[in-house]
Amino acid sequence: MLFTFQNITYTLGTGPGRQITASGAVAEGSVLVVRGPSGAGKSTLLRVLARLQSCSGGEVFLQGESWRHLPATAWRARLHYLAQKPALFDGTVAENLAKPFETRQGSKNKFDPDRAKALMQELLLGANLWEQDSRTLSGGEAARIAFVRGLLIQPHVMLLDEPTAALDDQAREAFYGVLSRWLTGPGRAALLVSHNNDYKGLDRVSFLDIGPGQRGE
Ligand SMILES: Nc1ncnc2c1ncn2[C@@H]1O[C@H](COP(=O)(O)OP(=O)(O)OP(=O)(O)O)[C@@H](O)[C@H]1O
Repeated sequence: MLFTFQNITYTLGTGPGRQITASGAVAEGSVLVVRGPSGAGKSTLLRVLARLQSCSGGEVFLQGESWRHLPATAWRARLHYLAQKPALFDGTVAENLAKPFETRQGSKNKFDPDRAKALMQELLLGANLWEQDSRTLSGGEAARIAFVRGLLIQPHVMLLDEPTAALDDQAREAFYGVLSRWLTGPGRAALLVSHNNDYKGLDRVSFLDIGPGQRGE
């Protein structure tokens, strides 16, 4: 297995009885779809796995290496969390795409504008967006730009939180085309939260159901 998490225990909000324990695994080239009702803790699980949020127990392994052996920044260069609401900075699209390479997160590789533009084209984003102010992007454009930024970082695992929620059918198809091709590279896998069962075209999909009172396994 490329990526496994064992007995990850986390609490939702502040109320009692909102503790979740989840375990799962995803093989190279595969996608693990995390399912559960609204508020079940799907986004929180992805954020915990990306070490953006703490948990009270459990262990995570990427290519056999425990998360305990890596600082959070190094971990997050290998597991990229794509938020439900894409976090873009003030500045142009180009500046947003180049940003991770100014910090340690993306230091292992250099910003490749040609690759970025090619990915944008594959995702049906016009070249005119390159110099556009990111604050003026539509929800669907912003989601795809954030996806491009994640791909450029070259993580091993993509943690995708409703990545197609703001996309129309054509853009959705393009998104899954790019994701499928990305998954064929070595040492890659994805976890996906999606409400609209639109991942059916993906080849190797397994499921993890989570929610209060459910042991996610
Ligand atoms: N920072 C926070 N403070 C307080 N409560 C929180 C916080 N983050 C999440 N929660 C609560 O934890 C629960 C799970 O949230 P989460 O976003 O993980 O659910 P989800 O399964 O992804 O839901 P949805 O399908 O609606 O996106 C929700 O009830 C939410 O209100």
